[in-house]
Amino acid sequence: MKGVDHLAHERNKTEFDVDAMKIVWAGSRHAFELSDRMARLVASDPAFQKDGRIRLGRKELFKNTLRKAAHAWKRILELHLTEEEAGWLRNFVDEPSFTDLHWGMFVPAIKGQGTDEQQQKWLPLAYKMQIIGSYAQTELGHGSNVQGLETTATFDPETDEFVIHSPTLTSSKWWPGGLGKVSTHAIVYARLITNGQEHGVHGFIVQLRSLDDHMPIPGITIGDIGMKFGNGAYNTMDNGVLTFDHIRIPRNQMLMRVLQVTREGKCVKSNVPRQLIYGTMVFVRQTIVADASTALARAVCIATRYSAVRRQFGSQDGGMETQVIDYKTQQSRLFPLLASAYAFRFVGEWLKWLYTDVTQRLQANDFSILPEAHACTAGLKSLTTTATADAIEECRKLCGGHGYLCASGLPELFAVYVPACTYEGDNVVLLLQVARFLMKTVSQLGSGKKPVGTTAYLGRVQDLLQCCCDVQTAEDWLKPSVVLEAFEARSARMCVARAQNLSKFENPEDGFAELSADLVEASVAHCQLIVVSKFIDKLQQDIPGKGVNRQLQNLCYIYALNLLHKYLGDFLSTGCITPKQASLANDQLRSLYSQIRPNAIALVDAFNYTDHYLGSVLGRYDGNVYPKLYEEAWKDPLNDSVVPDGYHEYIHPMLKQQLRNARL
Ligand SMILES: CCCCC/C=C\C/C=C\C/C=C\CCCCC(=O)SCCNC(=O)CCNC(=O)[C@H](O)C(C)(C)COP(=O)(O)OP(=O)(O)OC[C@H]1O[C@@H](n2cnc3c(N)ncnc32)[C@H](O)[C@@H]1OP(=O)(O)O
Ligand SMILES: Cc1cc2nc3c(=O)[nH]c(=O)nc-3n(C[C@H](O)[C@H](O)[C@H](O)COP(=O)(O)OP(=O)(O)OC[C@H]3O[C@@H](n4cnc5c(N)ncnc54)[C@H](O)[C@@H]3O)c2cc1C
Repeated sequence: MKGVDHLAHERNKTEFDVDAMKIVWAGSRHAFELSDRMARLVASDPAFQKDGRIRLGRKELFKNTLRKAAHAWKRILELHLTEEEAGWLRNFVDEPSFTDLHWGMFVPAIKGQGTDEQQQKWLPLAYKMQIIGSYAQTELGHGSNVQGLETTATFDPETDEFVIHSPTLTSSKWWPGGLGKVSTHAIVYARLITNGQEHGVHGFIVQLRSLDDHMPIPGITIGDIGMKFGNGAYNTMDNGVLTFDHIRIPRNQMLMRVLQVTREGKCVKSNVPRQLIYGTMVFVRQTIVADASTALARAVCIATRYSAVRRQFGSQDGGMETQVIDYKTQQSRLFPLLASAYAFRFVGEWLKWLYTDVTQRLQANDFSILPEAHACTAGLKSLTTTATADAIEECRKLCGGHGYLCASGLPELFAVYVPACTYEGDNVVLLLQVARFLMKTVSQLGSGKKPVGTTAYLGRVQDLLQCCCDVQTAEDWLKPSVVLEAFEARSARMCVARAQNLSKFENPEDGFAELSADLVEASVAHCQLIVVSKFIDKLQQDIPGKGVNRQLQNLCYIYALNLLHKYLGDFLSTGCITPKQASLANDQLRSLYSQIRPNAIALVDAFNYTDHYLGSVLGRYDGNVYPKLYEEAWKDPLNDSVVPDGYHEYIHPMLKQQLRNARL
């Protein structure tokens, strides 16, 4: 690092091996080296600079994104980057674009739902970017309710084709990223109709634009849906609108891994469950959990470094004022977010493992853990994105007034991140899916079916309904078994109480609708338990590096005890702990904040973010905030001239008018 390090005194306090922690954060030495190399490659390339992005008009902004995406692709080819390296490179370019949907959804949809033949035909084209794909599921009238989609795909046996049609305004595809201006193809979700019969929603590969001149295929109307929240932010993406007027595609362009349509228009089911049509969503939800920790870590890195730089009050003798990070209120807001970043990292790692395991089992025709995979990806996507969106806003407040400046990087990060609470499944809708899974699990307990995986604790429900927390001192809250039992008991008791209330309704669906707000709370409790338990599992691993495990332990207990404090109502009302034990948990939490404090800067350094990626004056590695903030202000176009445009038209006449009035 060049220049003076204004945070050197902070870094000198570190009690653990930061380089070892960087590897823990990255997941492996291989992942660390690879991501580090790609981050530096992007940061050192002027073509990827991000300055001034928020000030560009939509057209310029979008063209700039196209330029960066094309440059990224050129570098990927020139450097012969692997798929993994290319993914990291795109990640550090840090600008949402059509490539996210192409690689993140179009390709996975073909891989997951296409037959071997379809994969052989389409994947090479997609890998070479000879076609660019998007994922067109959501419509103007329906997003959450996938079975309510209106676009139709009617089989015409005479020509061996499907006719894709938008029968109503509300059936217009609406939102798909990359669709508005770029994609040549899309996976279009439509109601399959053969021989006059409906067979539910399926995916179809549809060409949208000419590969020669990019004009829409006749019968297709396509465009961008307009500006979205925030400057810059997600406006680099061309979310699109699309309608079909009887567009014909060959029969073999229906993704047929789940259901085949024969030449005669007969539907033949494969042995794969129907839910696999939703498989791409499971895949992407899993990646969104990993991305949550990345976004949260960015915000926390900015807020932590700035909190160590910023000083307010406390100087009675003309000495230095207090660093705001030393205020207990600042710590109690910031350190749980730091702990959450690590917690989400580890649960994301585990979820990736679960997803890989499910994929392998599916290939061997074992579909038994699909419901669990669906519940975990849906629930954790919901939990982590809600927490991250809230945390970015909290980090902005933690940075005081300067956090509101775009130069802090936080407004754009918030604007880019917050739709994660909606896309890939509205977060409440997803928690309701978890609730269905939990209620089903509880209802099967009596039948002797043993719950497994993340619901295994419900198999011990009788014990958990009766257990008493035996915490007597604040230190007792540092025992993994104690923390786990409290979270398991809270979740089990909430699930059982909800199930008992549900059983009072004659019609379970009526009961589910009436109790849905309570059910969502049980889902949150269950998902928080998963995160806590995966963090505790992580601590059991042999983690090399001086002091690293100690820091992780502190973070784990901060994560868990802060939740206990925040959701005290649940823990007390279900009788899992007493008010006295809750108070001891709080004492322990304060002590943990003091232990984390000297390591806070090093713990965010371990994220290994370049200044380019952070894009924040407040979060600069060297802590040289004020001169750079001052410098940044003068770059604003308003400061191009000393007297602003409009002075002569509007300000001067007004001043003169007042002068005249004063004279009268
Ligand atoms: C910057 C870096 C980029 C990197 C790129 C990588 C990745 C991308 C990362 C970031 C994202 C970037 C861009 C954003 C892209 C956003 C894309 C989108 O938003 S695509 C659209 C997503 N849409 C949704 O998520 C819709 C939400 N709705 C649903 O998921 C479902 O329809 C439903 C609400 C879950 C259920 O509907 P319903 O009640 O009608 O139930 P059924 O459909 O009848 O299902 C019943 C049965 O099926 C089970 N089930 C449901 N979903 C799944 C699933 N996904 N997998 C497995 N099983 C599922 C459900 O549990 C029921 O089971 P059972 O009770 O046993 O009958
Ligand atoms: C930035 C962005 C990018 C996107 N990219 C894509 C893409 O590439 N491809 C694509 O196909 N789609 C995309 N989408 C669409 C996205 O997947 C949907 O917006 C999302 O699934 C939510 O659906 P909805 O808009 O229909 O919300 P709605 O379901 O209309 O939600 C509105 C409100 O109703 C509530 N609600 C809905 N159903 C229920 C229920 N059963 N019980 C209780 N409450 C309920 C919700 O909680 C919410 O508060 C994108 C969206 C955004 C914002």
